Amino acid sequence: MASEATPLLPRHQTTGNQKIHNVLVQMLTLVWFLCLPLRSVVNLVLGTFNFFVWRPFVWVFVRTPFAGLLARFVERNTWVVILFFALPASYIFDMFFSIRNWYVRSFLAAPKLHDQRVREVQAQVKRWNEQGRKSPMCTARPGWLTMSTRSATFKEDCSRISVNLHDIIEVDTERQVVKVEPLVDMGQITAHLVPMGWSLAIMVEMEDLTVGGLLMGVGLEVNSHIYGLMFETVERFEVVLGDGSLVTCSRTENSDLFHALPMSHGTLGFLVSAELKIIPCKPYMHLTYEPCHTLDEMADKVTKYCESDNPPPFLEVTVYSKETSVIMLGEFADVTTAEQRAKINHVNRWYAPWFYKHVEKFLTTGQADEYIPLRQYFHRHTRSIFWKLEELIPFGNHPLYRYLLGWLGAPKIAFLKLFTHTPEVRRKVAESAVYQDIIVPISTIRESVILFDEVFDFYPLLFYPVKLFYKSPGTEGLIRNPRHVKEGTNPPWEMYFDLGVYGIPGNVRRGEPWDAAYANRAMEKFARDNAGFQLMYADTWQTRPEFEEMFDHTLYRKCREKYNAVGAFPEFWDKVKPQDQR
Ligand SMILES: NC(=O)C1=CN([C@@H]2O[C@H](COP(=O)(O)OP(=O)(O)OC[C@H]3O[C@@H](n4cnc5c(N)ncnc54)[C@H](OP(=O)(O)O)[C@@H]3O)[C@@H](O)[C@H]2O)C=CC1
Ligand SMILES: C=C(/C=C/[C@@H](C)[C@H]1CC[C@H]2C3=CC=C4C[C@@H](O)CC[C@]4(C)[C@H]3CC[C@]12C)C(C)C
Repeated sequence: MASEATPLLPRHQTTGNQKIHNVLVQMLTLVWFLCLPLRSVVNLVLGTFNFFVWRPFVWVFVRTPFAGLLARFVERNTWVVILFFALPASYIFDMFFSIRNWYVRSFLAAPKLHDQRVREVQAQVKRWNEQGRKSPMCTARPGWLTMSTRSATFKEDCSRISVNLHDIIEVDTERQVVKVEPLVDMGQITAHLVPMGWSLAIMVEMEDLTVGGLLMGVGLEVNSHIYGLMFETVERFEVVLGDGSLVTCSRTENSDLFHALPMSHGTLGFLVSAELKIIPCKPYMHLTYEPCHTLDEMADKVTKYCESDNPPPFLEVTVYSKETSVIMLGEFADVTTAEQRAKINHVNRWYAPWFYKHVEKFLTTGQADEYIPLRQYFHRHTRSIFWKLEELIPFGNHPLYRYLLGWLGAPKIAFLKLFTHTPEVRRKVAESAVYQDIIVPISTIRESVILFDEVFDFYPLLFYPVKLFYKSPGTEGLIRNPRHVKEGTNPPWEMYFDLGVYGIPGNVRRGEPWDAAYANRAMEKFARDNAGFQLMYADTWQTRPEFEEMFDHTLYRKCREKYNAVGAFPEFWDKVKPQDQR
C-alpha cells in the first residue's frame, strides 16, 4: 500500500503538478524555437572550443611526451587544480542536480517515468543481443564519475548500456520501505527522507555514493553492527538480465539471484530498482565521545558495546594512533530543553572545523556529548573526504579558508579524478598512497591495528563495526559465511569490523622506500586468513586464486549460467583485477 507522504500514482493519471509541468514544457519549447539562431551561435562557440582547445589539451595531456611534465605539474600543484577547477565544477554540478531533483520531485510522477526508462534499458540490451552479442556489457557510467580508485579501463572493451535512472520512486511508510532507482545518491535520499522523519536503515555517509554501487558492491555505516551490510536491508531487486528480460527477486522469489547479486559488481544483470528498508528518525543525533588512550581499552570497550544485548544504535571509532582513538556512540534525539540546545553543534556548516579534527580534540578534553542536526551527522565525512582533503588542500581546515571558501564544499571525487588522474598520476596513486578497507572479525582488532601500523603507518584509521549474518546452505553469496557465529543468536551472526586506511603511508611521507605490493598483499592475506574480505572499490593486489579464496563464487557462477549472464557481462574478477600496477 502506498504511503501518505508520496502516494504511488495509478498509471497514466495526471496530477496538478504534471499539468504545470506540461505547460512549462510547452513554454520552454516555444522559447527554444525562438532561440534557434542563438543556439547556432552557442554551438559554434562550443564546437570551436572543443576542437581547438579541449581536444588538443586532452591529447597533449595523455599521449605526448608532455604527459609526464603535466602529470608532475598536477602532482606538485594538486591544490591549484582542485581550487581552480575541481571545486567550482563540483559546486555547479551539485547545484544543477539539486535543481533537477527538486523539479522531478515536484512536477513529475517518478513511477510512470520509471517503467518507461526501464523499457529503454531493456531495449538497449535486446538490441545488443540482435547485433550479435559482440562484447560483454557494463553500465555506461564513466569511470571518473564513480567512487572507485580504479580507472575502470575494462569499460573501453565493453558494450556500454546507459542505465540512466536517478529517481526516488516511492516512499511507503506503512511497509517501511523506499523504492529507488540505482543512480539515486545518498545526498538525494537524506534530502528527501529526513524532512519526512525517516532514514534508510543503513544511511551511508558520502553524498555521492549511489544505491546501485553500494548494493552491487558493498555499503556499510555506523549502525551496521545492528543491521549488517546494506544489502541485508533490501526487500526486493528489479534487474534487467542479459537477454533483456526484467525479473524481480527477493528472499522468496528468485531467491538464488537475490543472494548472488550483492558484491557482483554488475556482472549478473543491470539493477533498475531496489526496495530498501527505512526507519523512523528524529531531527538530531545525540553523540557521546569516549576517548581511549590504549589499544586494549578501545578493543575491550568496542567489543563489549557491539556484543551487548542492547548495543548503542550508532557506533563509530576514529583511530588517531596505535594507542589513541575516540569512540562515538550515537542515538536519534529530539532537542527540547535549553541544556540540550546549548549542546547543538552544526558540524557541517561551512565555517566549522572538519569533523575528524573536531573529534580528535576530545582526546585531550575528555568525554563529552553533543546534538548534531541529523542530515549534517549523516554526511559528517563528506566535507573533508574523511581525512583525505588535508593532503590535497593542506590549508583547507584553516579558519581563513573555511570562512572565505568553505561554502564551496568539498571537491567531488569525480572531478578530483577527472582533473588529476592522468595515467601517470593514477599509477603513482596505486604505488605511493593507500586507499583500502578490509572487513574482519572483531576478535582481531588488536592484530589488525598493529598490522596496519606496521605496513601503512598512516592515521587516522576508520573503524566501523559490522554484523555479518550467517547464510544457510545455498544462499551464501560472494561474501563468505563467518566462521565463528555467536552462540544462541537467531539468525546466527559474528561481529566483524571495517578497518579503512586512506592516505600517504609513513615511509612515503618521510621519503623512505615503501613497497606497495608487500604492504597491500600483507593486508589482503590477513583478511583471507581471518575469513574476511576487501572492499572492491579499491585496487586489489591479489592473484585470481587468492581472490576466489576470498570471495565464494559457487552460487554466483550458478546464477551466471541460469540467468543468462555468461557472455553478456564480464566476470567479477575481470572488472576488478589489477590493470596498471607494475
Ligand atoms: N560507507 C560505505 O559503504 C562506502 C562504500 N564505498 C564504496 O563505493 C562503492 C560505490 O561507489 P559508486 O560510485 O556509488 O558505485 P560505482 O559506480 O563505482 O559502482 C560499483 C559497481 O556496481 C556496479 N553497478 C552500479 N550500478 C549498477 C547497476 N544499476 N546495475 C548493475 N551494476 C551496477 C558497477 O558496474 P559497472 O562497472 O558496470 O559500472 C560497479 O561495478 C561501493 O561499492 C563501496 O565499496 C565508498 C565509500 C563509502
Ligand atoms: C569504504 C569506506 C570509505 C571509503 C572512502 C574513504 C574512499 C572511497 C573512494 C576513495 C577515493 C576515491 C578516489 C580518490 C581520488 C584520488 O585522486 C585521491 C583519493 C580519492 C579521493 C579516494 C579517497 C578515499 C575514498 C573517498 C568506508 C566508509 C567503509
